[in-house]
Amino acid sequence: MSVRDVNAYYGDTHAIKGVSIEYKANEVTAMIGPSGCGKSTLLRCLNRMHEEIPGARAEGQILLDDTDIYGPGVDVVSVRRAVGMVFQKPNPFPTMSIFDNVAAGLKLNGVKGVDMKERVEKSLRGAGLWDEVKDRLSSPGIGLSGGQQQRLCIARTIAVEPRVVLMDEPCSALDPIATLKVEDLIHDLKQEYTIVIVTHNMQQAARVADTTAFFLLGDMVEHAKTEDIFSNPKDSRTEEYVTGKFG
Ligand SMILES: Nc1ncnc2c1ncn2[C@@H]1O[C@H](COP(=O)(O)OP(=O)(O)OP(=O)(O)O)[C@@H](O)[C@H]1O
Repeated sequence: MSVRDVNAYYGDTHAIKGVSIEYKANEVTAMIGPSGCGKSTLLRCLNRMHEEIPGARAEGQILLDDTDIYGPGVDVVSVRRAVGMVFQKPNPFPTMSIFDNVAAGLKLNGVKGVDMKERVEKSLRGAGLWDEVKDRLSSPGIGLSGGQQQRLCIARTIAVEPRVVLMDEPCSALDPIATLKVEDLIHDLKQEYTIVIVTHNMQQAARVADTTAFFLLGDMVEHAKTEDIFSNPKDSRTEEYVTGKFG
């Protein structure tokens, strides 16, 4: 996925300022930076969720393969099927069973002609949750622990077989053990998907990301291999941030 000179606004607030960045397939890209620098805004541009906020708009090109997802005539539903999102707080559908939570991803996206049982099992396996839930698929999704709920939401996202998975602080509501499980999962998921993760946690970026981009006040300051961002940044602002001098 390729972002070219994207600007994003909330009314008069210019939240993303001419950002260009490449998210490589089968890699994890982390986006870091102080609160309010625009990480979540850019993430939401990547599947056209930004424009759902009243008064919000985006300009520029975001190419998924060769298709500009902001191009004329592009079907937003198919963009969101191809570019799935996992949120900060696990958000299983509260009245639905574990099985139906995963199947809902398919139904909501209008995916037809698939064997539901097979796809639900495959997605739960992909999310590293199958063994923990296979004997209680009809129990409520909200009966799971927080970490299991987040993996359930990941299963729901990958059920539609997206190309890109966006994650907005996916571990910030989880305890350290559940966090490590999700991080291991992110590592596995990159074999199949392009992963973009927003995180406040620099250790997490260092653990999971192949490349890391540092943002400041709507600008992308630097994007490089994760080890270079943390041990050999080119820009002094990146260095100040990763060494904890501000933010
Ligand atoms: N719904 C909104 N309406 C108006 N302005 C917004 C809205 N959401 C974000 N902004 C503004 O856009 C800018 C970027 O915010 P954004 O949430 O993308 O930053 P962030 O880096 O993800 O922050 P955080 O780490 O705190 O989540 C900020 O100035 C913020 O105040």
